[in-house]
Amino acid sequence: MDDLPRSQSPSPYATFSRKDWAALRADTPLTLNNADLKRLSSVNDPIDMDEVEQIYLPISRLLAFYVAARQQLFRATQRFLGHKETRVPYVIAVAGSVAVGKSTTARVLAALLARWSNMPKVDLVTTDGFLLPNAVLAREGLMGRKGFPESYDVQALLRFVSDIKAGKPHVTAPVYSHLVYDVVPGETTTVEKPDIVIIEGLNVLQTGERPKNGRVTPFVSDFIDFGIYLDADEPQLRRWYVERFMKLRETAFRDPQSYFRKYAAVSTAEAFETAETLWADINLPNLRENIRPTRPRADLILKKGESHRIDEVRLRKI
Ligand SMILES: Nc1ncnc2c1ncn2[C@@H]1O[C@H](COP(=O)(O)OP(=O)(O)O)[C@@H](O)[C@H]1O
Ligand SMILES: CC(C)(COP(=O)(O)O)[C@@H](O)C(=O)NCCC(=O)O
Repeated sequence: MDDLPRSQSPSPYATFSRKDWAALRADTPLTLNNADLKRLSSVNDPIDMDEVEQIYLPISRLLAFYVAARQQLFRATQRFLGHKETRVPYVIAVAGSVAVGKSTTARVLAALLARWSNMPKVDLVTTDGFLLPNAVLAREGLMGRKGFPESYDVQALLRFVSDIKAGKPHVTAPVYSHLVYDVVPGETTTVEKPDIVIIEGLNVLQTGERPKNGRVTPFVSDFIDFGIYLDADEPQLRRWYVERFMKLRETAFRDPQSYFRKYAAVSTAEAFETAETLWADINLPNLRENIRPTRPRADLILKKGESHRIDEVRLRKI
């Protein structure tokens, strides 16, 4: 049911097995070591050197071509308009379900791109900073809708990406804490003169409804140069979410500041049930209603198998 449609013809995507995709690495050098990988991977989202060499290095090579081509196109427009040559950051989006491993993918990509020979400045931002604070969500009855489109300050997120694309040198974003499960008051992160920005979150490829009054309103996805959708089947996602919740009980949830601290103390069965409920009541409906429908908008779809390994790659060709 949640599988990619295979009968659609002609498909806008070229599909690659892991082996065929791996061959497209060509001579791209490996610039990460095991210590880097350990630092870059998230809780319950293992990644090994094979994954970097066979999946991520071909992506890095592809992006090197795409970034150069986009810069050339931008320069052509500037020359045509008689404007002086400036550079605009290249924006990459990483979308996908809760617990699919977007953070690991985004961090590994950021590290690889930053080590290209021209040493681009790569910044990474997550969209959770644009969630409305819990006080607002609670007031509006939206605490059970965290991650749904209505739980974000979409206008602020839109301003953030459009400011980046407009070439503003310093652009700030609010910061979210998974530990306290809320936006951190007064804390911001700054994107400063980047060459490449990676924006990671559930909603980065979302559009929403165009207003019917004829006014043109842009969407976040209008500012994205390259969209990646990290995909996995629902049973896997559910398992990864619950496993991660149970692992966090042993670590982050023990912190007195943790929003979930009471689940470090309850029985395993009760914690398990809570994780299943959070998945079934919030994250699965959000995946079905708002996240997976954005998949056809991606330029690259990375499909994970049971062991978190990417088994199939689809690249938009038209
Ligand atoms: N309750 C939590 N406490 C601490 N860290 C968390 C919690 N939930 C998620 N995280 C971490 O937050 C990051 C984002 O998680 P998520 O939104 O599920 O996206 P993904 O798993 O696709 O990276 C991950 O690195 C994850 O390990
Ligand atoms: C914070 C999130 C909405 C993810 O936000 P994102 O960075 O993708 O914008 C998600 O991790 C989350 O906490 N969802 C709420 C339900 C739950 O507790 O799992």
